[in-house]
Amino acid sequence: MTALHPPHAHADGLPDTFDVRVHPARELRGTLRAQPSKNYTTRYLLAAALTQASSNGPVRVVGVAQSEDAAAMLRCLADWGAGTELVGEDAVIRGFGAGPAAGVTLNPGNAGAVARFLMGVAALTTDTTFVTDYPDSLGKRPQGDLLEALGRLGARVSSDGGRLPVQISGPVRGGSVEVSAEKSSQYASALLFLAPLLPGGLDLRLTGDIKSHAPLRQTLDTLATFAIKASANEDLSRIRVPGGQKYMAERVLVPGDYPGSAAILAAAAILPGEVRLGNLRENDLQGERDAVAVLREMGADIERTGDTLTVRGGQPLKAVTRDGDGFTDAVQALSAAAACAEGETTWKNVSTLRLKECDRISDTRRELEQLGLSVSETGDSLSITGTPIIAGGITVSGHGDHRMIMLLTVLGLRAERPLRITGAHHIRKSYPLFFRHLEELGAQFEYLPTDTR
Ligand SMILES: O=C(O)C1=C[C@@H](OP(=O)(O)O)[C@@H](O)[C@H](O)C1
Ligand SMILES: C=C(OP(=O)(O)O)C(=O)O
Repeated sequence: MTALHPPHAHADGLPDTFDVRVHPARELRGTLRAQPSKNYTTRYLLAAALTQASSNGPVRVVGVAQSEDAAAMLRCLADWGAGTELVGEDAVIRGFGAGPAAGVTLNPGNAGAVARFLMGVAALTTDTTFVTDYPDSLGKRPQGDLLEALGRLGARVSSDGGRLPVQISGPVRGGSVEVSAEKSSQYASALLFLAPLLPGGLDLRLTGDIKSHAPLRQTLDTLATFAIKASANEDLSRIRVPGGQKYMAERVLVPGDYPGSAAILAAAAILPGEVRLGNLRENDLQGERDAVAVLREMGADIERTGDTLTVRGGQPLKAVTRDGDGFTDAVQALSAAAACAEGETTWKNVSTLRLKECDRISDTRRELEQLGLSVSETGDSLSITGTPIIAGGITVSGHGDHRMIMLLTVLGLRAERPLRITGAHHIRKSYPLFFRHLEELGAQFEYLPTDTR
């Protein structure tokens, strides 16, 4: 069984597509448990499938995310021949090891990390084709740097000008290879998942101005959890993985998700009340953990007790200037706090945000300007001047981007009048229970038929 839910039923109990009308909230109050991490779910599921079940036995991935991206990874792994059984909140994976099936067409949905990690592993196969039913989002994101590296390693690769659809065939022996890490760290992560299963391993050099170090460290952490040896220098510009290794693990536990939680923390910070958010371990490699430090620097009252954060909201916030590359998936959420802070906040070094589900610099500027904010952008930065009053009472576009939907929802809670966000069902890419979690804290939403204008 691969579907996370029966056909046509969603865990949030909402229709397939919907807009959301966000009602202003006076306060947020209550206790939540952070959902399972997106980045660790995709990694652990893949590493479990790369574990040979006939010698290791199945791998139990405890507490997997219930999102569309998690479902996409499970579906693709099953299509490649893995056993993927869901038992309660766990996934039990009978892996194919170094032998995913040949001649398979994979559809990773709109999941960049899933698509790219699997493109690396596809060098173990003959004739894997990647397609997407999101031609306007994942279909536009660049894959060329990864495909070039695979080609240099000897894989046969074809694509639509470095974009999906993509075909990949191995075999590949391994050796030394360069890959650019300037647009995305996911290309290097993809090669790292492949490396231990190659006879010659990989001596990987990351070129360009390396971005998103944090998810790369999550990949190295995952390899270590599955008993794979690898060595990396301090700045991750060179990573060596010996070949002929075996992925091995019995049971791995998915930690809580910082990127999605950053939106809850931002909402809790800008509204009065008290919100407790559990399941967020302190020592975690997710870079979006920095959202806590950034919100504190802005003036938010956040206290940590073990894995639980308590936000006492409604404190006046002030602007900050920060390099956002370390917490790329929390920049949208933190932009909600910036929109309510005194002064001009700047997120520097965030050029990769232009290459996500939408252009998270220009599209964010446009939506925030619609809300009456003063916003400016450069090639690699976004600046937002906060305002004490957000009028609301309009319709804004979610741009098919879960993180944009989170940002706009948080601002809607602070607005004077209701805010309608189009295509709000895209929240399911990473955080299907986002609206339900906020409802538990007292927020009110109306779910409306999608306005396709
Ligand atoms: O490796 C991963 O799981 C991810 C890496 C990041 O992308 P980039 O490396 O493209 O910045 C991040 O934005 C994405 O949500 C998940
Ligand atoms: C950009 C994201 O994901 P991906 O690159 O995996 O599509 C994200 O989760 O914000």
